[in-house]
Amino acid sequence: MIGFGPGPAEARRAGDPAPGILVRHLTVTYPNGYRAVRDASFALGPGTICALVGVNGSGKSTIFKAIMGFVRPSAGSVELCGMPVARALKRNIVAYVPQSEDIDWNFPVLVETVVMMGRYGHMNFLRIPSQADRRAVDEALERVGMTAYRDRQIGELSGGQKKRVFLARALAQGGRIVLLDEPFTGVDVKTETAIIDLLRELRDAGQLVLVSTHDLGSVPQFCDQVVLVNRTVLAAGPTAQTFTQRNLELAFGGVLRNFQLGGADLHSDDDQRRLTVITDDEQPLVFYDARHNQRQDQES
Ligand SMILES: Nc1ncnc2c1ncn2[C@@H]1O[C@H](COP(=O)(O)OP(=O)(O)OP(=O)(O)O)[C@@H](O)[C@H]1O
Repeated sequence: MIGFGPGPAEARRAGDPAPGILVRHLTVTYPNGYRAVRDASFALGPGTICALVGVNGSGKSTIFKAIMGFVRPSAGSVELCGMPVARALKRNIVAYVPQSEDIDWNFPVLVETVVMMGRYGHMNFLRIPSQADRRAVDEALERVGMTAYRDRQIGELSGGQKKRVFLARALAQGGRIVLLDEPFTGVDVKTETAIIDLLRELRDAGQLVLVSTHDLGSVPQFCDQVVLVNRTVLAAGPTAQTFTQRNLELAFGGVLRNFQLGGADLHSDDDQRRLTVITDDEQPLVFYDARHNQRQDQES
């Protein structure tokens, strides 16, 4: 089964604040002195899918790591649901799907154990799963279509299957904020579509989903908001106003290829509209008549 089955829309737990991320003047300097992120600010509310977009090395993962408390800001702050990161993590508010490269796939662990790890924050120090924990794992595996693989070693799975298992771990955790670092790298179009459908379900249930990606073509398709970064935040806001050709050129500079078609190459009459294709050789982004930033969906 490839399609992700519909899951019950989770009602917000009583007393849980609405999910939100507030990044204020964030600066991160690594121990070797490299300042990967400088004075970055943005704010996101509940019920949103937001793309964090930028070239390789622009600081997307570093921002994620600051949100997850893996790196400490050298200046500025991150608040999650109105709380400092450490308190939000203790309350299991954030679920994280890391980049595949950050995971040791040789570590011998079963698929269902990986998903159960999402429940550790709900257990006491003995980590004995309750019925609720087992049920959450079963539901999460079912939702991503991986029930049949639950007894397999994670290292034996394909790239797309591994991605789905880590997505299941995030679902089982039940975090109000879900961070996904490059979820579409190494997955086929069918799995990408299934992941997008699932993210929409989470958004519709009121969760805040933040996705880092350089898969430009898919961003307008499913993201309500965009944060464009290059060591700082270049632009942030609703996709229609922010994901513009001008801002992308600002964020990607010479990295992207830019094709323009117009005049007799495109039209058989005197139509003045032009077609602009921006691509980094993954899914291209197409603007039809860039003056108005009208976007036409592109079939890849
Ligand atoms: N632990 C570290 N120590 C020193 N520098 C680091 C460390 N981790 C990342 N960097 C540097 O910080 C910069 C930002 O890296 P980061 O991984 O945040 O970028 P990214 O936008 O996620 O890139 P990609 O799209 O390639 O994943 C890069 O120049 C990287 O070399």
